[in-house]
Amino acid sequence: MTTVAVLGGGIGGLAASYYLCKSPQVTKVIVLESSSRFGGWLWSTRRSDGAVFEHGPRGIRPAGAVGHNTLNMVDDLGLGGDILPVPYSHVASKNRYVYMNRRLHRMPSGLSGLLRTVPPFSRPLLLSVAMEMLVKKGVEEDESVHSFVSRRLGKELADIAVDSLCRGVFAGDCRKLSVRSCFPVLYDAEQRRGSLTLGMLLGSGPSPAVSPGPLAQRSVTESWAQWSLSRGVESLPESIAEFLQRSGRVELHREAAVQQISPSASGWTISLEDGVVSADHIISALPAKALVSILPPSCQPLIQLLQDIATVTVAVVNLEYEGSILPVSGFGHLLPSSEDQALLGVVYDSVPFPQHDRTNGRTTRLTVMMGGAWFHEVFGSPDTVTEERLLARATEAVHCHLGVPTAPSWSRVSLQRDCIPQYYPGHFRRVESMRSFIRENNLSLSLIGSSYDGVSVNDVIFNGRTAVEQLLGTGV
Ligand SMILES: Cc1cc2nc3c(=O)[nH]c(=O)nc-3n(C[C@H](O)[C@H](O)[C@H](O)COP(=O)(O)OP(=O)(O)OC[C@H]3O[C@@H](n4cnc5c(N)ncnc54)[C@H](O)[C@@H]3O)c2cc1C
Ligand SMILES: C=Cc1c2[nH]c(c1C)Cc1[nH]c(c(CCC(=O)O)c1C)Cc1[nH]c(c(C)c1CCC(=O)O)Cc1[nH]c(c(C)c1C=C)C2
Repeated sequence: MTTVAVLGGGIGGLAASYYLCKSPQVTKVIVLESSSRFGGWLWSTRRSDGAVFEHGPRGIRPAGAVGHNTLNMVDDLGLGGDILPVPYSHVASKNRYVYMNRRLHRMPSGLSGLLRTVPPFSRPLLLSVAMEMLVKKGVEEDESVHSFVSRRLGKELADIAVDSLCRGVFAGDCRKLSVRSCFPVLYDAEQRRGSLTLGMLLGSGPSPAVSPGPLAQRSVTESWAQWSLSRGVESLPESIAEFLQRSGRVELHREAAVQQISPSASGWTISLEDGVVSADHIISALPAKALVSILPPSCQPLIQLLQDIATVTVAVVNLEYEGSILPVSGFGHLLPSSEDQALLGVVYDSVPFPQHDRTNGRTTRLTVMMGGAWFHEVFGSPDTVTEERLLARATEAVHCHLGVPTAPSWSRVSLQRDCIPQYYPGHFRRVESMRSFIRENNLSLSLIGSSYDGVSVNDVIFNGRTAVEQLLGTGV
């Protein structure tokens, strides 16, 4: 293997390049990123007074093989000293709210939360959990998250808890999202154990083996629920880019939009605005839609499958208020779609990460997230909606949900277009068919990034690693 071109410099493309760099089999890596910065959705604003605001992900989960894998990389990059851990015992881990019927409800947790009737639910959750073990295994090879949870745990849990959860992870509609692709652990628990409850108690299946390094071990000993970095999560792609630069084997190109790729005798020819690049193999870390527009006509069947992967747009509104303004403490609150389609949720950023607050004078940082699967219905086209309208809607929500009458002292509206892929039922089959097409046509192409096998930062990094291992036929 000589030259590998990595298309897209988001966290997926950078992670794949990092793993390629670890192998002596690869002589050259070329990273092509269309925008003027690396990191994609990992995007932090750092103000000169010490405040940090996230416009994409803000907390990363340390648990499981994929969580350990990311922490091993963080350690290797020398970022361990910058980590901001949030343990399970922290109020931000214990308290998550749902805003429903015009008030905040703390989501039940622990045994007492399961035993009692906790509004907005009309019966103890333990009843639903116990009855779940008696429900027969489904026969469909995939179904919507809402249909799966209604069938196993009842409609109320699906309408409130799962509807909100899907908005708080995928900004999506649980009636349209695939249970098999969005929540594989739930799907596997039913398949292997016949029940979610038994799956949780007995384990739902094998998970990939990743040996935890010192930082991952620390996350276990100290029971971390999530973590960030002292200068914001964008420090992670920045550190990877620095590592790649230092390696001497990686060419990093910004403002290098790939316009077309065509198979050649020895691999691929990649056309940019101002020239061409040759590579033996391509790792595409582009969103599915972007890959569609650069593939040659000979890849029509692949193009058709990629076109079926929809995305949603999210308006992310960062707000800073003077003083301590929150009536409750916790991670934040979500709204089920029945309460308000436009408003997905509000993150109370100052609670898990007070280190990102301005250094002098008490402030409260919040992030309001809006739109998602309902964006067009509520706000119309992202091309015409104004920042003023989005800001007004966000501050009105803070007033109405949290009783904050004052205006924010600082705000920033980011319209994150097509930022979260939506895995609809049958997504796993479509991805399987894409990879079969690539294999059968001997295309030297790997597909990674959030469009295919998981949207979390951990999933995207881990899948970058897996693609490199498959390409090189060895562990990295
Ligand atoms: C608002 C928001 C909140 C989130 N919160 C969390 C969270 O709390 N925890 C979590 O784990 N995950 C979270 N995520 C998800 C996670 O951030 C993303 O799934 C992940 O960053 C996607 O990475 P990627 O590399 O696959 O894609 P991207 O970040 O989209 O990277 C793709 C790159 O390709 C480039 N590109 C596009 N077209 C071309 C072209 N023709 N040529 C060259 N380059 C091109 C783009 O500019 C981009 O840099 C969140 C996402 C969003 C949007
Ligand atoms: C209100 C909208 C959103 C909030 N976060 C996201 C959206 C669309 C995006 C997002 N959040 C998480 C992930 C990664 C999932 C993973 O597998 O790690 C993504 C893409 C993390 C997350 N956020 C919430 C949950 C339950 C999770 C899963 C992991 C975990 O349990 O920590 C809930 C949640 N998200 C938001 C709020 C306000 C909220 C709950 C109060 C914002």
